[in-house]
Amino acid sequence: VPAESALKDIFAEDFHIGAAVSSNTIKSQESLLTHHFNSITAENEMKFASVHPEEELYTFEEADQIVDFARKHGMAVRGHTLVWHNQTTDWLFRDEQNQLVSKAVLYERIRSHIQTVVGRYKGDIYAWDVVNEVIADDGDQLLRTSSWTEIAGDEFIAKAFEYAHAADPNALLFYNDYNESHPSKRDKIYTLVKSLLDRGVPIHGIGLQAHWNLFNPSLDDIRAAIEKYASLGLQLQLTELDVSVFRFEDKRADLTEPEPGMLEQQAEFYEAVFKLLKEYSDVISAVTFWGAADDHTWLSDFPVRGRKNWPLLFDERHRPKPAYYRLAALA
Ligand SMILES: Oc1ccccc1CN[C@@H]1C=C[C@@H](O)[C@H](O)[C@H]1O
Repeated sequence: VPAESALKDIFAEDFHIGAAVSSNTIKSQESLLTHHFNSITAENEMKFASVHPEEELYTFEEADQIVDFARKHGMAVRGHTLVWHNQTTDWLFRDEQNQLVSKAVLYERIRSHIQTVVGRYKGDIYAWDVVNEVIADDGDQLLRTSSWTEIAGDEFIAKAFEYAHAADPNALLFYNDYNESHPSKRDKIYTLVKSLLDRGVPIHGIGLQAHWNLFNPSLDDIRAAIEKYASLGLQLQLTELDVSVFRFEDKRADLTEPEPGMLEQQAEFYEAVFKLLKEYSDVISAVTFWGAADDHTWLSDFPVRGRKNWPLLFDERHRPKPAYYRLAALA
């Protein structure tokens, strides 16, 4: 069992501390996960394409393994994610002639999906990322164009929350997105969530994915985003926190290990971020990292396939990195 103070204890008075896991990492990272974290999220195993590959076929084995692991260790589980434009099967949007289906058919299909998936884990999963990443990154349009908007305009968003609430009235329902601290996208997310609230849609929280890097966002932008979202009276969670050592535009792929200065910069940034998050612990209910340690991170394949990254608090051998020790000192 790791010797260093548990993150979940360091922040016990502030917020839950979570990690994204896979059916592999609940084995390969078991002691790190059970020691430091009191919440987990399935990185991929609960996405539409993972659990519902064909209209008549659900495949829950790996999602069940993750929920069973959490139950065994008394950890909370966040469900990720029900409505998204990525990692979603084409059959959902198409008929036998491969034409886009009607709004009514799409709604019946997604209602059935949500009823089945949310219903299966009722009592085990306390919070769901009901809708992920519908806000457009660029331009004046509010929503990104997808099969969802092609078929159902913006109406599918409220429907998803209503279906999830019907499936589990006790679950906390989140809208989740990335680049959430960019002022322009922040204001769009605010506009969407406020419109849902004003129409009485059952939504309880906003998920800030927090896929950040050594260079951005600024602490001022993070603070402004927290303040803006908190003004809606909803709870906030950081849902996919990691700190890439590269700027998003930096495609360099020559490093086999982080440069020393990178780990020091990363420690500085993580320390400043968690000092800020503690200031807002009254509205932030959980902080989930998108992985537990650098031996498994989606950033080693995005945005540059096969380019290693070191974004988390523990290294590839699960040893604490400088950033961990800065957070431990905040206790
Ligand atoms: O940071 C981004 C930049 C562009 C597109 C998507 C994202 C983040 N997208 C996230 C990342 C990894 C996936 O496993 C998550 O399900 C997804 O929510």
